[in-house]
Amino acid sequence: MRTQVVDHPLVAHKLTVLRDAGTDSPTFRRLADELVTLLAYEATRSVRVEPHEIVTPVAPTTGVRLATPKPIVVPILRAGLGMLDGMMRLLPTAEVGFLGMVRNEETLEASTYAERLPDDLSGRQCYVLDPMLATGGTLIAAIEFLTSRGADDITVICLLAAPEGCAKLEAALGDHPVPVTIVTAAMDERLNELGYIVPGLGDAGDRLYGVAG
Ligand SMILES: O=P(O)(O)OC[C@H]1O[C@H](OP(=O)(O)OP(=O)(O)O)[C@H](O)[C@@H]1O
Ligand SMILES: O=c1cc[nH]c(=O)[nH]1
Ligand SMILES: [Mg+2]
Repeated sequence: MRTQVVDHPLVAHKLTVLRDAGTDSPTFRRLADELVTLLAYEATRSVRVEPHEIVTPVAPTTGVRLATPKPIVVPILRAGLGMLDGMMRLLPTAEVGFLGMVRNEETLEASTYAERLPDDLSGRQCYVLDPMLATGGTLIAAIEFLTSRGADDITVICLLAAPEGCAKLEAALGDHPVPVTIVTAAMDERLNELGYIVPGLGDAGDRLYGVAG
């Protein structure tokens, strides 16, 4: 597993406003969207391309275009949905699949309540969107699900990650056959006793969409 913390003053600035408890939902949604586009620029460095011949007004030349099969973007509902538009701005021709997952706030166990993805992901590069990598349980389950469908390259884009969750993910993946890369705007200090990231930003889903029942 490879972990990349994107070190950029604009990312740090936007993340600071996002973390602020005084930031309202409309501003939070806009900043999450902007941050994802910045992170996606780094996360797509290894997106597969193929040669493509064109003719400019001056001369023929060979450039590149996204290879087929096209990458698939997988937001993890609910909070990952707040990252989808920002990602699609950079990869407008990607396909989108959905995974609905929720963490039990007492046991911290993740479970899947919805899934809408192609049956066969063989040869597909997958970009998973989830703002928070806390205990890592949600992403371990998501990565296992995508791998079981044949995905052969997985990049996760997060806004915040906790060291405990990264270590658990690394141990769970072990000698996992599929390369996994985590791209995050920050690696925070730790988890608190409730499994929340510290200093974190609180509950990302609630801050995007309101308090869930
Ligand atoms: O690393 P973990 O400990 O598994 O926690 C991270 C998960 O928790 C949050 O989702 P939540 O269960 O709150 O669902 P929501 O997006 O619907 O709010 C967050 O969006 C991640 O998916
Ligand atoms: O800090 C956290 C941890 C899990 N999920 C969140 O939304 N925030
Ligand atoms: Mg939530």
